[in-house]
Amino acid sequence: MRKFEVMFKLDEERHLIPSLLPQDEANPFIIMPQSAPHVSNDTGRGLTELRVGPPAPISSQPDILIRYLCLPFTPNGFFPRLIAQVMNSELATQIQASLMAGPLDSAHLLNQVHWEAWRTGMSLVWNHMEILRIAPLSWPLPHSNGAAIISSLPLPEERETLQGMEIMVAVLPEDQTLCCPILPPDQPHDSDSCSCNKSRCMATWILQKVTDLAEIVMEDWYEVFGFRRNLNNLLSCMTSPCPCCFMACHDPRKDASSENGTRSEAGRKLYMFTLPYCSLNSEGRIACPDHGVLQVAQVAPDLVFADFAPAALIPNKDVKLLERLGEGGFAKVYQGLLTIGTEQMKVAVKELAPSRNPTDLQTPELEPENRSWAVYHEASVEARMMYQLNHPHILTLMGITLHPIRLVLELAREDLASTVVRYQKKNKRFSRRTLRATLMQIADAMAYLHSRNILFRDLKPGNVLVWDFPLPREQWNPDSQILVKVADYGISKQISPQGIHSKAGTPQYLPPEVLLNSEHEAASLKVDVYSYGMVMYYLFSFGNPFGSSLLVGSQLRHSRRPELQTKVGEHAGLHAFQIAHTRSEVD
Ligand SMILES: Nc1ncnc2c1ncn2[C@@H]1O[C@H](COP(=O)(O)OP(=O)(O)OP(=O)(O)O)[C@@H](O)[C@H]1O
Repeated sequence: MRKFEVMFKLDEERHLIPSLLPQDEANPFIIMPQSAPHVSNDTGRGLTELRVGPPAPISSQPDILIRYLCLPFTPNGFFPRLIAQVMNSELATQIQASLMAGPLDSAHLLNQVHWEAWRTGMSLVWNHMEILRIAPLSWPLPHSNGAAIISSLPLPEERETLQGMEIMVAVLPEDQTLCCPILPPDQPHDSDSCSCNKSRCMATWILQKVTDLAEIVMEDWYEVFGFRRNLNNLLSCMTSPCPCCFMACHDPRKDASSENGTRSEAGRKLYMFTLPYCSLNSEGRIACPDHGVLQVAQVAPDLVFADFAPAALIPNKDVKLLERLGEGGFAKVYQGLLTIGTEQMKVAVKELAPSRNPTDLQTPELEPENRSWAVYHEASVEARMMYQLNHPHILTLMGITLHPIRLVLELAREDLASTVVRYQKKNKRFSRRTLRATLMQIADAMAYLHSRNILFRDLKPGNVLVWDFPLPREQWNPDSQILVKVADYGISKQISPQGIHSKAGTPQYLPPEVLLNSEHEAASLKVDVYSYGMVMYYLFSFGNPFGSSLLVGSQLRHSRRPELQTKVGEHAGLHAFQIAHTRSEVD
């Protein structure tokens, strides 16, 4: 396997060659933001100019967030793949942008931010301080006699020999936190809305992003360890340590808060909590046997969305559920009433309720711990994706409630699949102008997502919501308004130039490379282009192009081109579709 890992694409111009990365962390490869990387060596200009001395280690910071990915062994190629993912992601650009957006002149700040990478890890250095560190898990930790993982479910085997990765993020002092990247970039930064905990907000955002990228690498390359969607996986787990245990293990003199205070240094343990356990107890508290009761927000702030501005965290009592509007695979959507001060407004409320393993619906019902983890995970992907988006044809997330986790969304009249049914009942079709306006608005939304490297992955009429649309009996008149928005970001993903390998979406709208789960062809933004073609066909003809997805799958497996159900010529506009069908390479 190793010999094929020649290089990873960092971006359109740069590649990362793992075998050229320095083995030794003390002499790392320096990657400068927004400029070509310099290979560091003792005499190289890049290094001597940049580094006055080693950066202050992150574990000496007064406040840090820590996450462990625990595995029985670290798979080959894991770190180079993760480094490439991090460097490719919005994480790199957004952290850099937020650190460099301060009042100091930008040339000065540019020299203050850089990445350091070596064969098995990387760190982000700002102002001679390490503010993010991704490195192999050193086990057992110095001054500890091992770890005890707290969970109510069975845990990975052979805990004494655990390996994996640790992520550490510094919570910078308030006066050094320049900007909070989670706020949608198109909106002006409202310093008040985040001021109560700006630094934790930013550190949580970084922790959540890196955790997410590590999960993507596991899912895409080491499926057997993937734990996010395979909830019964006993080989791996994500944990966060008790911060007091962590501090005591790194510097035993700091263990002032120990409850019993009698443990000898040699007997000190590092207690840590699995993320599913934290998510189940996120409303209450969790307890460290050595340090007593802890808030989940202290241990795993991402699980209580501490990276969101406080205004986006809506108290549960302010949302009243009314009738059910729709139901999908993992969610129920209700109409709701949101109280803001003395005002009330109608909203849609999405309650995520996966009761089984999302990848295998044949598996038994999930245990409560795994169910709350699945709910958190589904909500996290969708809410965090939507929170950063701001576009007239993209559904707006108004906020979330935490206990239970629900997404509060702007309320639509119906979805486009229901509009089609209403037209069909009246034996009417969409006028050309209606089609044109609807398709243009959907294309606008897709172009916005793609400009941010977001693959939507589930474009279909049921996920296009309708506010204004001509009634079936209406003739087109210039006053007819059309407003549609794209909704349901549960499986959307920010993708890197390598694309992604995992299969997700609605079969009738998926291109061959995804339907066949091709190992050779990663899914790229073209997946949405193909689905857009399918939606276009559906809106023209009010039918699916190829009938059953099972039939399409079997035809593709026999290298046959699926037959279109409706022949070209029956509906205006299908000519273009005929050219593009079966391959998503046409854009
Ligand atoms: N904001 C909204 N306003 C009105 N109705 C909505 C809204 N959001 C969702 N719905 C309705 O609920 C249905 C299911 O919602 P959604 O697609 O978000 O759920 P899901 O479980 O993610 O679905 P899927 O199984 O397609 O992934 C939609 O098809 C639509 O009819």
